[in-house]
Parts: sequence; C-alpha cells; structure tokens
Amino acid sequence: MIQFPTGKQSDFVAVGRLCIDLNANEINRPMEDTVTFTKYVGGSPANICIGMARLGLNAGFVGKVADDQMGRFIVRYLEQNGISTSGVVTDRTGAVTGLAFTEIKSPTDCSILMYRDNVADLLLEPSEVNEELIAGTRLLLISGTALAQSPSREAVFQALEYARRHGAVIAFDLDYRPYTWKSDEETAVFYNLAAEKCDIIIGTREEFDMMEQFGENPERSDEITASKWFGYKAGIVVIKHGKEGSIAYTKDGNSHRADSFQAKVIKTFGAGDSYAAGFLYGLMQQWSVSDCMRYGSAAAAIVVSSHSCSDAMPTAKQVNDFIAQAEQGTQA
Ligand SMILES: Nc1ncnc2c1ncn2[C@@H]1O[C@H](COP(=O)(O)OP(=O)(O)O)[C@@H](O)[C@H]1O
Ligand SMILES: O=C(O)C[C@@H](O)[C@H](O)C(=O)COP(=O)(O)O
Repeated sequence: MIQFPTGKQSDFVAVGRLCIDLNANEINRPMEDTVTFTKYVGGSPANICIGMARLGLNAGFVGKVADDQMGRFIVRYLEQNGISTSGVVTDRTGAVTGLAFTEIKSPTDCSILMYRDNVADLLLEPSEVNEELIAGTRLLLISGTALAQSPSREAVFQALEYARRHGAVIAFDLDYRPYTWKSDEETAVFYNLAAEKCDIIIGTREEFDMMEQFGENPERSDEITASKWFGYKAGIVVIKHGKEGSIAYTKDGNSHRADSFQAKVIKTFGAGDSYAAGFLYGLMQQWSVSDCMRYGSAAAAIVVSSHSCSDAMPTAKQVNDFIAQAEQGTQA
C-alpha cells in the first residue's frame, strides 16, 4: 500500500487548471439547439480538489487564474469550499479563463467544446509554484493537460520536484484533452516523463493507449500497461473503463476489479474526476484497494447523476448513504 507522510499541515494539493464549465441546461439535445447554460467551476484538477475538500480533507491548489470576473469567481468558490488559495496566482498579461461548454445529447452521448486559446492556467511559471504548500502536504495531484505547453509544463515538473524533495506522495490523473497538444509524439513523451515520477497513476484505457503509441503494447493489455510503471516509482496503477468499471494493479503483483454502480445518468463527464477523488480519499484512509475503488465508483455514480461536476462532488455521508442504499437495493 501507499504510505502517506504524517505530521503535515494539509492532506492534499492539486496543481493545474482552474476553469469554467458551462453545462447545457436543455439536456438531451445538440449544442446547436442549446441556448442556456449553468456556470460552474471546472477543470479536472479543480474538480478533484473540490471533491477531496467535500470528503473532509484539508486541501489547497496551485494554479493561475485570469485577472477577470471568471478568475475571481473561481477563487471565491474554492475558498467557499475551504480550499487554500495561497498557491493560486493571478495572471497580469490579459490571458483569459478556459471555458468548457458541455453538450448533453443523451445520457451516453456527451461531448465538450473547449475554448482554450491564451488561457491563464497554462501560463503558470515554475517560479510561481508554491513550495511551502507542497512541502506541507501529504498528497500532490498533477493532471496531464498542464503538461501541454510551457511554462505550465515546467511548473508541473517543478511541483514534482518539490513533492519528491519534501516526501509527498504523488498522484497523476492523466486527464488527456487533445485540444491543447500539438502532436501525438510530444504528448506521449511528456506524459511518460511525468508518469515516471508518480506513485499513483490513474487513467482511462484510451489515455494509456496515447502514452503507448510507440508500439510497446499492441494488444492494449491493462496488465502490460501497469507493469511498465512498477519499474519506475508507481505503487498503484488504475485503468478506468467507463461504465464497464475499473481495474487497479498494485506493485505486489495483485489486481482488483470494480464494477460501476447503477446510476440515473444525466451526463457522463465528471465520472473520472469524482472517481479520482473518492479513490484517493480512500487510499489516504489506508483502506483496501477494493474499498477505495468502490468509494470512487460510488462518488462517480453520484456525479454522473447530477448536472454539474464540481458542485455535485459528494460528501462522505452522501457516498456512504449511496453505498448503503445500493447494497440494500434501495437506491433512489
Ligand atoms: N454510466 C455510468 N454509470 C455509473 N458509473 C459510471 C458511468 N460511467 C463511468 N462511471 C464510473 O466512473 C468511473 C470512471 O469513469 P470513466 O468514464 O472511465 O472515466 P473518465 O470520466 O475519466 O473518462 C468508472 O470506473 C465507473 O465507476
Ligand atoms: O476538465 C475540464 O476542463 C472540464 C471538466 O470540468 C469537465 O466537467 C469534465 O470534462 C470532467 O472530466 P471527467 O471527469 O474526466 O469526465
């Protein structure tokens, strides 16, 4: 199992993008016919951080926001959720906040239209990464999209170095979004370089495929994927398969499968972020890997049944109640 350091003042710090989700109000129709949206804080690492805070952990964020109303909305929302924003800096170059418009055509057919030109989150400089915050935390989360461009790419490697120096456990949510990357080869190279430095790696089968495009795993075997990382620093590799569930491999040679829960799905996005929050929370409680996966799967089922990602992140009571109801077959 992963051993988390003790005696730190915070549990969790995420580094990466703080953005806005604009989720279609008129669901079950294409974007062309959608005219109103609800605004939420978004960005995968932001969602995970909010999820961790909701579950009761002491959390903080390292990132950069635009010097505009959206940036201030994001910082205020983090603070309202008890998340430390001492590591969130404000851009002064006129960069903007990344937007994700979500299209909910049906509960199984969802897509995201991202507006990410000149976004503030990718302008985080290595010198702006708050070492004190990372030194004081038990778990650092990085997210792949922040590797897409300089200087954010170097800032992530700086954060990884601070985590190594101060003994924080490092989790990597692959969070691959093609929009900001220039070439497949560049993407794979930087993902692999970062993954070598991480203790916990979480991604979908498709995300791992992207990292393995140089032909090392033509059969797309989850076991081959995981075993590669045990030769570096990883102790746990989780491969997610959407509604089909997930599989986790541990360095001791074991593997664990988790089914997804039945859910009244509104939209599919947000599943991965809530799963990551629930899973990582469980690891920090020293639960068994199977229990952590179950908790992550339950958190995901709650979020896919809700309109938002960040705002729907469940509390521990909500997850526990959901699991209890699922076990009794009385799920709402
Ligand atoms: N339709 C669904 N119903 C219930 N749970 C789901 C559904 N889709 C995903 N999940 C849960 O969320 C987890 C992560 O979902 P996945 O789609 O693989 O990640 P991502 O959102 O990163 O693509 C799954 O392992 C599963 O537990
Ligand atoms: O990550 C983004 O910028 C958009 C997210 O806020 C969005 O809601 C989403 O796509 C969630 O991702 P998932 O959990 O991997 O499905």
